[in-house]
Amino acid sequence: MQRVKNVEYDSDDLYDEEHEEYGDESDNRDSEQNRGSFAELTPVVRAELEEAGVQASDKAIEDALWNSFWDVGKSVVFLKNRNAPKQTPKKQEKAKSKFDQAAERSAKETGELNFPYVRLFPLVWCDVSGDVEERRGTVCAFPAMNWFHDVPWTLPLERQSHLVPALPLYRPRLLGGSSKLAKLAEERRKKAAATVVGGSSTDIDLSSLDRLTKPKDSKENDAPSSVAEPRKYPIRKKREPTPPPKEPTPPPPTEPEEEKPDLRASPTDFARTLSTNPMQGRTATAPTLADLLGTEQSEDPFKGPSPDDTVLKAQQRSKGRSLSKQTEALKLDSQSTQATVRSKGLDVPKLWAEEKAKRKPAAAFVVIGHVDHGKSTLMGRLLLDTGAVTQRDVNKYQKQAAEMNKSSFALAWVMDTGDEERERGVTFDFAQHHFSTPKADFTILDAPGHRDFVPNMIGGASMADMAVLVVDANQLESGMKGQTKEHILLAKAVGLKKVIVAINKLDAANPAWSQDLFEQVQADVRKLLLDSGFAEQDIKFVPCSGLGGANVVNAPKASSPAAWVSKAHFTLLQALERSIPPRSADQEVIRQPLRMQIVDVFRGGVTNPVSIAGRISSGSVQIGDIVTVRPSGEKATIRAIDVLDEAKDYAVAGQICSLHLSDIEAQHLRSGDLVCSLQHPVHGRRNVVLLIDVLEPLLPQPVDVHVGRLHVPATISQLVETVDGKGEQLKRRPRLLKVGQRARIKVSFEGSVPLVVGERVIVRSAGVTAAHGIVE
Ligand SMILES: Nc1nc2c(ncn2[C@@H]2O[C@H](COP(=O)(O)OP(=O)(O)OP(=O)(O)O)[C@@H](O)[C@H]2O)c(=O)[nH]1
Repeated sequence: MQRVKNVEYDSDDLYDEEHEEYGDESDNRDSEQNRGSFAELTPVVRAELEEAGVQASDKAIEDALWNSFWDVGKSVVFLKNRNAPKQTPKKQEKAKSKFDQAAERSAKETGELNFPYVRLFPLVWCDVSGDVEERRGTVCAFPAMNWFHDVPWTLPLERQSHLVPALPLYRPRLLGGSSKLAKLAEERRKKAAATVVGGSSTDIDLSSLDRLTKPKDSKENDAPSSVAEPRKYPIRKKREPTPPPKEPTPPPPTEPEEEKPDLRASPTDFARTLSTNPMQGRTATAPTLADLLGTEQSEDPFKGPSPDDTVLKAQQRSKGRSLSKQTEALKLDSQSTQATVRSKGLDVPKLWAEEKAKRKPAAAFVVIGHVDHGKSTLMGRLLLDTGAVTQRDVNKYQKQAAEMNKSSFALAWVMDTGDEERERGVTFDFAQHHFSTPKADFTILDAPGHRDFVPNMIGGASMADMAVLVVDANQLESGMKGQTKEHILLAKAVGLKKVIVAINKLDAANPAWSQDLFEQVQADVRKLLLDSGFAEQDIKFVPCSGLGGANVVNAPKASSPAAWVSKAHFTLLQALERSIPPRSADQEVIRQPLRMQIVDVFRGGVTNPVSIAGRISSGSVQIGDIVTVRPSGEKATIRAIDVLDEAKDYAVAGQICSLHLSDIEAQHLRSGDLVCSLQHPVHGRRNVVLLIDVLEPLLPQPVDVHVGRLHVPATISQLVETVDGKGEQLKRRPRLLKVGQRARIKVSFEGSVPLVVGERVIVRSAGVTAAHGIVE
């Protein structure tokens, strides 16, 4: 057992008063000054003692004065009680010092005995209440004498009695019973207070002072003054004694009657009404019965329907209305607190057709390519040069990026808005941005290039009408091995037909804007695209530099090394405007039931707490429509619609829009869920058959199935058959599917997944795209 633990002591607790304060000449008892004080005070003490019939030698009185720091009252009490029989006054709990509190805290923290004195001042065990004594047995596992081996037992008795009172009660009382003296003094004070009926504490204090000056008049039981008088005896520098705790006002001499608990119950409201005057404190005159009932009533108090009649009438009125109907009415009432959204009942397909002439062509394109090939920077440049973002914004990003030593990413920050994306210079999720030119409206879907974020790239690509493949002219090889190739396959897998290849960073080529390099890269990428199933006429190549801006929106200057570009190639913007796919099948798709996959759930503003974004794949939606969300099956009302950041009354298939919802909680909405028309919802499926093109060997195995933004774990439960280009069976139940084969497979999901026949799916395994196909 450790005798003293690590306790955080207050500086006060460790303060050595004796050494600090009595180290000067005042410590010398026989100094001239001290002798003078003895001469002055000894007669005063003697007079007090004589009055009490106590004899004491001069030496004893001087000792008492010396040890009580010239306190006459204490000296008298000490000398009077010196031979008195020992009493064991009941201990009072004293206020805890900082030291005690620290020790107690430490004990609590160390989880040890919650009684610090045991560890710090073991002597207290010998003299404290039974409570502590009981603990001793459990704690003290060694002889008690071990605690005392370093204690100076040889201190003179008279000194023992006086050093202790300045210490807290719990300290080891090695030096005598000074606390007993304090107790006696306190008892005397109480008695004195009891005799001074109605006397104030000031009176008592004054009488004590009087005793010092007029010792003859003082009474034996008067309490000695506890007020120190440093002015009068300034020789020994002594800290002001801690004033005794304030005594409560002395009780009257007569024994107070024992307070008995009031067992009476508090009056009821009714009793209070009866027993109190309702007009108490009011100035108005009390109302009469006529005032309360009205004059008509006062004539005939029973005139009019009785309360029973009223109830019967109400029941009569509600006759025929079923409980469910009434509940329904209540429901409507509760909903009326929300802003009601009324459908305008628009004939959306008709309106869409009518407004066709007024509309600019529009397209969404996904920006794909290997990580760091410059996708975000190129899009930042496109937005800057088309005026969708201001130079001021870019300057701000430039400044912020420079502070992070990433100034080359300033343009990329236009698209990469996430803190971590900016910090790491890598796009995590696809970002959306709109811009318009006089000829067309565009939505950019900037996909992440890193292989870890391929699922997010699939989500972005599945919303697009075409793709912009960004290739770093100086890093073709790494791209071909990496995501350049995979992204091309995925773009094809999600059904994109048109692709613009931006051969980027030609400013950094060696030599800059090397035409040879461009042509070499162009040839390699073209081959890859054709091999992946893209048609020659759907591919466009654009030499450019996103960072410098050459051939993005503006053609390079004739004087620049990039001058050759403008002779044979479009700018990126021109290529985009010329690649917008025609929406010939619009009308047919718009008339189909609504389907929209949620790609984002967000808070659209104060008035739109629940909003979703996505691309409508079929049908249309208008304000006031009630839709259902799958798989949750929850219904929602369309409060508002935004298309290309503009509020609209409706949105149709092919548009990327934000739908602001009411009557649904955000927790019922997730990315990948399907918003359907209420009349024709999509039902979830646990097992589906997929027709796939195999990119990696496949067995019956666990895979991830991606459908746009949705990706769910699944198992290939059966390899049904391999088929030819027309879907005719080649081999039934193959054991393995090889690269390049087309096959039907059965896939099982853990839960039910809302899938539509004909929907495009991508099968991935171990982070690699293994197949793509459609739901049959
Ligand atoms: N010299 C030169 N550097 C460029 C060009 N375009 C981009 N860069 C630099 O290439 C680095 C990567 O650019 P990003 O735009 O972040 O590349 P990214 O393809 O969007 O990267 P992820 O989105 O993370 O896949 C940055 O340091 C750019 O400054 C260019 O045309 N010329």
